[in-house]
Amino acid sequence: MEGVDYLRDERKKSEFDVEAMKVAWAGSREAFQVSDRMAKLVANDPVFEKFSKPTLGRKEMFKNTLRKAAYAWKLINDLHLTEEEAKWLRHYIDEPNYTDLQWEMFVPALEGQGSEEQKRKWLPLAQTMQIIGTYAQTELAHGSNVQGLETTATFDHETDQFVIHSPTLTSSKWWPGGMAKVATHAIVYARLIIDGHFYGVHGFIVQLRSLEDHSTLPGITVGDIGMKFGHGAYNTMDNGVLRFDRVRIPRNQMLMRVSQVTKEGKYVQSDVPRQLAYGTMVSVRQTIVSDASKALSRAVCIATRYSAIRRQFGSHDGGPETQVIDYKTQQSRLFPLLASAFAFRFVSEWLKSLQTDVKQRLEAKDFSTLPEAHACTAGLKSLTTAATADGIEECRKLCGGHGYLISSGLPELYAYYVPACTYEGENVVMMLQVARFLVKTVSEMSYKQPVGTADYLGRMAPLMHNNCDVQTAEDWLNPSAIVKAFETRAVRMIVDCSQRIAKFENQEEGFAELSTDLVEASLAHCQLIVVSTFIQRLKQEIPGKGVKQSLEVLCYVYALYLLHKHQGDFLATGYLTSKQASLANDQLKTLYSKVRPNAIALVDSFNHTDHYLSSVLGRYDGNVYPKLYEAARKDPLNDSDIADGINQYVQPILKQKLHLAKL
Ligand SMILES: Cc1cc2nc3c(=O)[nH]c(=O)nc-3n(C[C@H](O)[C@H](O)[C@H](O)COP(=O)(O)OP(=O)(O)OC[C@H]3O[C@@H](n4cnc5c(N)ncnc54)[C@H](O)[C@@H]3O)c2cc1C
Repeated sequence: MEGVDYLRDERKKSEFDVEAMKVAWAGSREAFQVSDRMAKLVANDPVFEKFSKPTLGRKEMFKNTLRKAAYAWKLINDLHLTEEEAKWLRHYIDEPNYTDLQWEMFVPALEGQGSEEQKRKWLPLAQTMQIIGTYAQTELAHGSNVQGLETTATFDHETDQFVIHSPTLTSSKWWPGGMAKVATHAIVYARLIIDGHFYGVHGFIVQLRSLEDHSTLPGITVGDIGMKFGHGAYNTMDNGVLRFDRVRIPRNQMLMRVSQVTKEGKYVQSDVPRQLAYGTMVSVRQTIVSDASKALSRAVCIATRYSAIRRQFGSHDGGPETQVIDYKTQQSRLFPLLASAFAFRFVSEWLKSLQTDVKQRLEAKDFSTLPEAHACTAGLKSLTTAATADGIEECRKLCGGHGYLISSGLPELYAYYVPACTYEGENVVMMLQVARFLVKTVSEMSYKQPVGTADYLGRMAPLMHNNCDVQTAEDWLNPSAIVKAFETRAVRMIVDCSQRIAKFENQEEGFAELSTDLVEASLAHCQLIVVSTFIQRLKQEIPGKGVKQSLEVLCYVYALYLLHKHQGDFLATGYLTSKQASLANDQLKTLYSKVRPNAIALVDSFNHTDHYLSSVLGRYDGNVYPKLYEAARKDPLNDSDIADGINQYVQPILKQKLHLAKL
């Protein structure tokens, strides 16, 4: 039998309706149809071919990406694609490039921070790509600490302009995507100075390049920051360095939705400056969480299909060897990741409703839930990106040696994905922000009721004193037992930290001293959110034979895997006995055997095309070995029998005629 037959047999074992599961994964039939149509459009167009990328040099690779982006823009216009379709099209092209910044940072920043007048002027230009923008916040010396940025924007009364300047080497903008070679404009974050007074960091629209010949404008020095981790991965993007030498821009190019500078040089601050930025932040982080589920599902799809094809040991009478997916250790590493992909998918869908809620509240000037929404999205960004980055690497290991080949698709996926742990809020810094929110919520509880994802803190009294009543492994198959365990663990960890901080004379010192415990408490809180969201999703109608049942199994896998992994927390907080923790682990193993027959069908439900996976190991048809061989033969080193350099550097050694002068 070949891999092709193995996967065919596996698909016959499925106990649920795969087509219905595809819809459940996508969120709705319409969402499925849109993403499916765009995936096929990209996969069937030779311009979007990806397999040659690993052999291209940086310049060729960059040029090829520019070509793809131009071609995509033409398609979007010619086919009159909707915004949603265009988003999927760009996603499936699967190559970071300047348009990511245009649509995910530049346009949202204009929308979120621009005044009505500014939006009327700049948005049509950006939306039709008559200008191309980037988001220039990070500098050489400061990223996480935005208040530490050094670039200055000094108001000049006489000319009614701002003077944008990089006073030091360390103030150079460093990292913004698309900035080195493509962007014509940037939203530049700089310290606003009026008459020698500092008014905080604000965004300014600055033109970088001529719209006529693309040359950099006077006073602007811009370039690429150099190659990044991995070969292809993020190197299709021109992340840039940018310096300003007293560049002048009109006063009306400061983003003025929340605070303004008048012609007289008066700084007018709105009463809700910070909160408005939350709307954009929630939306950007929703996308990041959604992208985490996509990246993890991609890695899991490759590792699962290959695990069903790969056979090692176990043959005693000349029969077939054991599929590695049947090894319990393989299942215990792979299936929690499969479950996590679904968990992240559902939490990202739920974040969309949170986003709508935040938007409506902002419009109604109700800011009461914003700190909670902010903490929740920051925490979920951190949790999902960290788990996905680790999960991709685990999938590589699950594929053994072949997982290390570029043709497995995993090394490039990993190199491309891991910066998500750093950009848009460094993960540990994010968890510390969550911790700050949690500690504050606990301290205010005598007069303020916690809301949203923190509402369980309001039930602190029973949660602090209850004990788990699970007696058998089956008792763990109960959503309320699971939620109670996660709530209790989170409450007790947060309260413990809060009480210890309260003992410090200086609370800030206490917070710094306990920061590692606080990060763990935040993680417990965020895991509770993901587990509860998964459980809530299962309370909704999910059509299709066996679909809900399969998802229930995955939900329990996700929750009990976390419980097992963080057993120390659950035991230390005194809610569980070691016997109950061990029963949870027994149940987890039983659940793995329920996932096993459905594993291939579950990863098929992601509906990933072979183009998108770009993996020989994860091919839908399972024809792995012949295609691995074919991919290897295409390597440039195999172009000739005797490679360049052999006669010059190897033959002289063999012939004992090596001369230093000839090397
Ligand atoms: C691929 C990629 C693309 C990017 N694109 C853009 C872009 O388009 N525009 C843009 O402006 N920027 C961009 N960035 C920059 C990115 O936003 C920053 O790198 C990010 O915000 C992290 O900041 P930092 O580099 O200063 O990290 P640092 O904050 O210096 O982190 C270093 C270490 O210090 C720790 N640390 C920092 N502060 C604390 C604290 N208070 N307590 C405890 N530990 C702490 C962190 O946990 C981390 O371990 C990009 C970065 C990457 C990698």
